[in-house]
Amino acid sequence: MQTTQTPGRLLTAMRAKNPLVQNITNFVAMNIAANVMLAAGASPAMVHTKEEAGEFARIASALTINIGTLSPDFLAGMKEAAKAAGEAGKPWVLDPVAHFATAYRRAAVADLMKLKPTIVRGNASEIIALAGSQSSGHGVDSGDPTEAAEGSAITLARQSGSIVAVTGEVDFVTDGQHSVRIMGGSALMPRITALGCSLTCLVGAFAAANPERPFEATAAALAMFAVAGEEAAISAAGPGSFLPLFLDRLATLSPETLDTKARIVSA
Ligand SMILES: Nc1ncnc2c1ncn2[C@@H]1O[C@H](COP(=O)(O)OP(=O)(O)OP(=O)(O)O)[C@@H](O)[C@H]1O
Ligand SMILES: Cc1ncsc1CCO
Ligand SMILES: [Mg+2]
Repeated sequence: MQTTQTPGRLLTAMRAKNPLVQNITNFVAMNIAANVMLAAGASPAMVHTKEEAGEFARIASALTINIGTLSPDFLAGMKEAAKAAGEAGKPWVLDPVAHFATAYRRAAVADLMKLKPTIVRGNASEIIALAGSQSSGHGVDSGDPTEAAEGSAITLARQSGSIVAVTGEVDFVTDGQHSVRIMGGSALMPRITALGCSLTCLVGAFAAANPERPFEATAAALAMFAVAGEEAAISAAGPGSFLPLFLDRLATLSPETLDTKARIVSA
C-alpha cells in the first residue's frame, strides 16, 4: 500500500524531474500550453507529424493528445504516438475537444479511446457526450456545469479504465471507484482560449513524474491551476492581464502554498 502523496509533494517531484512531455495539441494552444508548462516546471515538446511522433513518444516521459484542430496528418501522428506510449508503459492524456461536433471528430476520438488513454481531461459537455449522453456543448466551450457530468465521468472511467477529469467552475476527478472535487480557479479562466488544453498538458507533466499515481497526479495538476488561477485573479483587471499574472503564479507557487491552499474534497 502506497502512502498518500500531497499535491505539494507531487509538484516537487514534477519540478525535480522537469519531465519531457510530448504534446500533440492544437494550433490555438501550442504557444500558451508550452508557456504554462515551462512556468510550472516541465519541459514541453510539440511534436506531431506521423514520421516522428511514435519515435518521439518513446523518449518522452509522457504524451498528451488534443484534437482541437484535427487533420489527417495530426490524427495519424496521434495514433502512432499513443501506440508507442502504450507499448512503452508511458502515461498519456487525451483531451477530446468538441468531439461531439462532427462525424470526423467522433470517429477520431473513438479510435483514440481504443488505444486506452491513462487519463481523459475535458470540460463537462465533452465528458457527458463521451459517455454517450446528450450534452449542451457548443463547439469547444462547455454548455454544462461540472455537476451534470459527474455521473458520466464515473461511467466513462468504468467503461474505459481511464482516470477521467472534468473541469469547470468546480473540477471533478474519478477512477470509477473514488472521486474528488477541486474548488478554486477564476471565472476569467474560460474567457482565455486554450487554458483547458494547457491544463491537459500539465496533467501529462504531473503523470510523467508520478506514473504510479495517475489519479493523484491529475488532482494535483488541477489543484495547481485552481490555486494559481484564484491568486492571479486577485490583481487581474480582465482576461488580458490575468494571463501573465497566472504564468507568474504557476512559476512562483511553492509546494507548501499548494498544500495549504488546495481545496480537494472527496466526492
Ligand atoms: N467558472 C470558473 N470558475 C473557476 N475556474 C474555472 C471556471 N471555468 C473554468 N475554470 C478553470 O479553468 C481551467 C480550464 O478549464 P475549462 O473547463 O475552461 O477547459 P476547456 O473548456 O477545455 O478549455 P479550452 O478548450 O478553452 O482549453 C480549469 O483549471 C478550470 O478549473
Ligand atoms: C478555439 C479553439 N478552436 C479549436 S481548438 C481551440 C482551443 C480551445 O479548445
Ligand atoms: Mg477544451
